[in-house]
Amino acid sequence: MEIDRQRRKKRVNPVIEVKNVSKVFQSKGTEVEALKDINLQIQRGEIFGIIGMSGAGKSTLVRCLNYLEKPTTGAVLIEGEELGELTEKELRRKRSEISMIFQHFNLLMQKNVIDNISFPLIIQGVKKKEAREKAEQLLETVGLSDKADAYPSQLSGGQKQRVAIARALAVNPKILLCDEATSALDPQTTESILELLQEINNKYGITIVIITHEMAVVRKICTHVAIVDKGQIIEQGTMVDIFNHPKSKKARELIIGQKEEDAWTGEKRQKKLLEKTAKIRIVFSENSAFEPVIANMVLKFGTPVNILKADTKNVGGVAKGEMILGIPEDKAVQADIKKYLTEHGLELEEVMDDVE
Ligand SMILES: Nc1ncnc2c1ncn2[C@@H]1O[C@H](COP(=O)(O)OP(=O)(O)OP(=O)(O)O)[C@@H](O)[C@H]1O
Repeated sequence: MEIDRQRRKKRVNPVIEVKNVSKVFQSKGTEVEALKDINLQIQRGEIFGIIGMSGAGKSTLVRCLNYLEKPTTGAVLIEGEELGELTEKELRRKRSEISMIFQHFNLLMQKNVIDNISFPLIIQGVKKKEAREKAEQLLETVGLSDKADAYPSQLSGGQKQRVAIARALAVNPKILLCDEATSALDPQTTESILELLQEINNKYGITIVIITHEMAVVRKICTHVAIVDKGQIIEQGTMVDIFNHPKSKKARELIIGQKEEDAWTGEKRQKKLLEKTAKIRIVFSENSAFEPVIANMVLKFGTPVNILKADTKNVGGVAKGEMILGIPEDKAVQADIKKYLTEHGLELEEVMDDVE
């Protein structure tokens, strides 16, 4: 009994809890039911992805989390405090624990980087010098110390989003909401921003909620996912469970249907290369022998080879690796390459065109 009581006492609230939330918009005399009876729990430190087709209700849901949008019915609790029951002043305090970043960065174009980052602190009444010091620290965190005096128009998209992230962190938020934060960025920049978000999540323990239409983003950093369809959550759980075993047709369409579009994972590019080039598969059992042989072969023949695929597998308890090499079309060169590799102890296999 005593242990139970202590456990109950210790029970920590989810950082975000959404209970039976519905949202109805009145639009030109008609009603749009954007959210229907949403229930969601997000625990501290999670990176929670919200995915769904356009118009599904993702933005409305995320805007309900900080009461930028007030639910028509239901409750939103942040660390156990119900936002609908707070006074205006209390709500402002609570909102300052929730920062947000956007697709188009929303920086103040007339202010330089350091002033953009200091801005939320100045509004909170922090002294200018102190705000600047904090902004400088944050600029270092996001890797832009040399851009303190630059204006947003002088920055790349990725740099602008880094500034927006630094600004979001200025108020020491507990929660960071990201609304399509990488959608305007190229694949490499997207990856570096996601790494930064992951670092922030690890370093400061900030809970991150991400809306995105890019499944590669979810795969890369989300620990948990909810799929929204026509205002309802149709699946939710850990990212691994949802992505490995999508149950509904909608979830499969979203997750599997987009796989090939994940250009920055290289899948598409790799497929193209696999289609075009003459190729051989090398099977090996000793990692160490692998790279020097390939490197020496390139030196010996003076001909470039493409590594189209490199993978390792566990075959009968023995770690095995395989690599598919794209090699020149010239049959004589191909024969020489094959001979060289076999002589150096690597096992070769023919590769059929439909090899994945
Ligand atoms: N202020 C509003 N007034 C009227 N209808 C709205 C309003 N905001 C959103 N809606 C409607 O609510 C539904 C959900 O919109 P929401 O923007 O949340 O979807 P979404 O999943 O974020 O879409 P997208 O991925 O295209 O941004 C849509 O039908 C939209 O037209």
